[in-house]
Amino acid sequence: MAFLTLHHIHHTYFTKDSATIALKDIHLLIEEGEFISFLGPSGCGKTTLLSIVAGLISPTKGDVFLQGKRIDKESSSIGYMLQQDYLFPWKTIEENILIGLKILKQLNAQTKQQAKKLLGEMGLEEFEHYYPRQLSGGMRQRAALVRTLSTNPKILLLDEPFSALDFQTKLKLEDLVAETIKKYRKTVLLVTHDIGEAIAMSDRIVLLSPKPGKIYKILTVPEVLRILSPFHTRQHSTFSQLFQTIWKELDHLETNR
Ligand SMILES: Nc1ncnc2c1ncn2[C@@H]1O[C@H](COP(=O)(O)OP(=O)(O)OP(=O)(O)O)[C@@H](O)[C@H]1O
Repeated sequence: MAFLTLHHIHHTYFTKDSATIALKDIHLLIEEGEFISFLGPSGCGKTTLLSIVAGLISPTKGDVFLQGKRIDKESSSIGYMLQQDYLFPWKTIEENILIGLKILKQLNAQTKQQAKKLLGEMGLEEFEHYYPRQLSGGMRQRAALVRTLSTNPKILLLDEPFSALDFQTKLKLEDLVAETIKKYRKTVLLVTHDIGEAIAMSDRIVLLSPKPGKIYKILTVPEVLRILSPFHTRQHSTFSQLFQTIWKELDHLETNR
């Protein structure tokens, strides 16, 4: 049994006078600790798929199973992080990172200590009494990641979490996030438009074809890259070869849409 199963998922959005088929027969088995990226043209259903895994949308057909158990509503086993940090501006960083634990009624001395440890690992120890507006974009995303991780979810869903950051901050954050995810053995589903980021972070890359979103190809990132940090992966010759392969595939999908 796979850790996470996306079992023949279809999704259609119905409006008063139209129907948009967003996803068609997405079937994927994911192992614990795997890092999977989804790449594909705009509108191919990447966010819809993450929302289904998060239990925010019920698929028209198909199911998501986590360790054999069907997910049909929001679950504390799943943490969702978006492009925007969605920190509450009127709360301090400490208050923000403890919100998830409070909502889940899991806030106690031990969970608070763990959240603070994560804050330290993200280099934000000295900023716990600051407000989000006093932090840079990269620092806010790190705080948002601490908030997501502090409830100890089994799966992390990341929807373009670095896309609003400048390139240098993004590279630094990729390394930090990869290290943290490995340390805590999280299973990750990342949606991105950035081929380099997908290669640098993932074990497997799922290419989705557009309208309706279907699995077009699944590429396994070679071991020689997977053992490197994202930053060092980007310097390796195999990285550029894989980048070109994916670029051509996506170009083909765009021109044949
Ligand atoms: N709430 C909705 N109602 C109707 N159609 C929707 C809704 N949300 C998304 N869609 C449609 O479903 C399709 C998939 O959208 P989705 O946002 O999942 O794609 P995406 O791959 O994440 O796009 P992008 O890369 O641009 O963020 C698109 O055609 C979109 O217009």
